[in-house]
Amino acid sequence: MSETALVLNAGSSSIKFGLFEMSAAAPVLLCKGALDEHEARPRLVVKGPAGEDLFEKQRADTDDDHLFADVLTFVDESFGDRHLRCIGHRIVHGGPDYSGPVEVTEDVYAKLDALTPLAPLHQPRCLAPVRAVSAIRPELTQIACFDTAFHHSLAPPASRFAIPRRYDERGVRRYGFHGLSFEYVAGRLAGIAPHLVAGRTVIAHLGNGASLCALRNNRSLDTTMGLTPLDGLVMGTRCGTIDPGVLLYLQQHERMSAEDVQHLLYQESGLLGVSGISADMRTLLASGEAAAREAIDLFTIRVAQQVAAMASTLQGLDCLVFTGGIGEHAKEIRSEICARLAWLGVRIDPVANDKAHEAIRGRDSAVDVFIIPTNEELTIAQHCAAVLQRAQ
Ligand SMILES: Nc1ncnc2c1ncn2[C@@H]1O[C@H](COP(=O)(O)OP(=O)(O)O)[C@@H](O)[C@H]1O
Ligand SMILES: CC(=O)OP(=O)(O)O
Ligand SMILES: [Mg+2]
Repeated sequence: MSETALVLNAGSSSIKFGLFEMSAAAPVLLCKGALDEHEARPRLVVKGPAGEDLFEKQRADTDDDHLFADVLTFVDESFGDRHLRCIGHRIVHGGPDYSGPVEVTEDVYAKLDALTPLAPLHQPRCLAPVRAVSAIRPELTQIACFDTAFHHSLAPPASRFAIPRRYDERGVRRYGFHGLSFEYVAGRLAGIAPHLVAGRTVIAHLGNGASLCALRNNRSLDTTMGLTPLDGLVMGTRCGTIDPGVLLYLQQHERMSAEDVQHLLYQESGLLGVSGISADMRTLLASGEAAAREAIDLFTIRVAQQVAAMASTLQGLDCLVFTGGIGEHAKEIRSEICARLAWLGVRIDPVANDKAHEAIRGRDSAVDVFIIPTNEELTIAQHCAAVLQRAQ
């Protein structure tokens, strides 16, 4: 009987999943799904590998436990002729201990749960399906795959904050996130442009959460997120890099509690906070309001500034890759970022950019520019295959 792996990817603004056939040399996608939360009653939507509709269910409630039960029921009913071998989870924070995927035991779960304060928007959403699956199907192997693992190659000084070094020894350092996405994109880039692997590449993952990765020879050398997924770029509702004095001011003069500051910086800031309109880039691009324009400008300025910072780490720039919801779909944003990087030799072909071709480099560009749609679910399936093979 052939074996499958169900992959769950809970992000800050979306829940996605994929079912993969694991018996072949590499995982093969059987179906993919998402929870559409745009309406009052969320809808579970499942599609085939080519995007054809397979299943839809308007959900009666917003309880995540019921959602994962629905997903497992769908898998049993539609792919019951195969053996569901494991569940792979995207876990945003792996802390200092995990440089690769691991099977979730009670001890592992407790360690991951303890990291919640370092990713309060994500860690509970990532761990909820682990708990739900343990309750419904305790016999299933569950595998945790980390956003932080790809960045374990970060070394001082890039990994350090300029505070007394005893804190670094206690784990207060730059971890970086979106590693499953960077790993996938780096692998795909190596396939389409192998000569660039040894080059100086910056990948811009621009989604609801957003970060940059500076890499060479498929190794992360620098990244914009830090101890938490709050640092770096302007995001949907997160502030990104900010004068740390602002936090002290809010606590000391505005008398805000740590919880209130956390909520402000994670959930009320970023594109939403600056525009006062929306966290969604599509809404801002369609709006004629000056505050929406200002939020977009702050977003693109910060991306360009931090691409330059990553290029400084790399001592130059050979390749820039866009991925994530905004990076893949917002041609205006790609074009504005690249215009701000013209001094670094970045030029794009406007027609290729409008049509979202894979290669969008302009003829006179000193830098290769690509759009590579990310696939965190496939990376997780590959990690599951590696863990299962190790266990054999
Ligand atoms: N066609 C589009 N044009 C502009 N922005 C888009 C488009 N499609 C998606 N986006 C933006 O992508 C972001 C969500 O990115 P995504 O990577 O899907 O999210 P998540 O980080 O939750 O995985 C939102 O800001 C959304 O507005
Ligand atoms: C780490 C992170 O920001 O993830 P997401 O983009 O899913 O919010
Ligand atoms: Mg995401």
